[in-house]
Amino acid sequence: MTSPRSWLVVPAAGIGQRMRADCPKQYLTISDRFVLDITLSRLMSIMAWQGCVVALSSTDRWWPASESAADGRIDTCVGGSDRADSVLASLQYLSGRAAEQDWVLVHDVARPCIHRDDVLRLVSQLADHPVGGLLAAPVADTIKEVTPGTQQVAGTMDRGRLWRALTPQMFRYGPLMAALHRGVRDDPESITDESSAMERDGQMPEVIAGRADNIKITVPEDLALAEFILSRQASGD
Ligand SMILES: Nc1ccn([C@@H]2O[C@H](COP(=O)(O)OP(=O)(O)OP(=O)(O)O)[C@@H](O)[C@H]2O)c(=O)n1
Ligand SMILES: C[C@](O)(CO)[C@H](O)COP(=O)(O)O
Repeated sequence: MTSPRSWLVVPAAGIGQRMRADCPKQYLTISDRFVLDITLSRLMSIMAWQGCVVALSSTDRWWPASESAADGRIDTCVGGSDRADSVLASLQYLSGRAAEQDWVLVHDVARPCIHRDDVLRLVSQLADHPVGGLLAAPVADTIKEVTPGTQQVAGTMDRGRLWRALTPQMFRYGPLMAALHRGVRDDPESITDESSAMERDGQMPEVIAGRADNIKITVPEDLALAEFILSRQASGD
């Protein structure tokens, strides 16, 4: 079966505020490689993408020194002030090249532990899906609702209904661009991933169970955790 036309979008224009590092977290290093290069090299080795766009900050001064800058298959564009803006800018960059019904997979550059098996399963299980979907992991902890502005528990959520959204998230080019455009315009606070834009448009994306070690490097302790996960994966985990 020939794989459907699929484009790769990697939002990498964040500043990594929660990481409290002296550079954006995608340019922190693990085993002397930028997190960005670990993520991109993994993704580029999984399948033959129609194309790959990486959204960079307009103030990014690290990209030229990356391994990925030398990969002719990878294009870059200027991202926006929020993640959704950066993804939308990437889709707009593909205008004229991507067809309405082409698949687009969007993956956070801050998730370097992405496993090829998860991406291949996402693509194969959603290849004929009418909407698309996302990698996600069932919640393993009990989730408490807390009264805003306090430390008081307001209730316990039914975790049987809760999944942690991961990436890649996979939707068709035309519908995703339209949904993101409307979401960013009308309700930007609520659009924290591609699925939320599609849901806001009345669609019902599918969750595909993914590995719990597909972590997003967000706070300082995540870097060592990612290094450990990558080393375990390298020895066959
Ligand atoms: N304006 C933005 C903000 C985020 N991202 C990307 O979206 C992904 C997930 O975002 P997050 O983990 O929040 O990254 P940052 O925004 O950099 O982190 P922080 O919120 O701590 O500043 C990251 O790969 C980040 O580079 C982006 O492309 N453009
Ligand atoms: C897209 C995402 O990684 C799914 O969990 C998450 O929504 C990104 O959130 P962030 O605040 O932009 O890191």
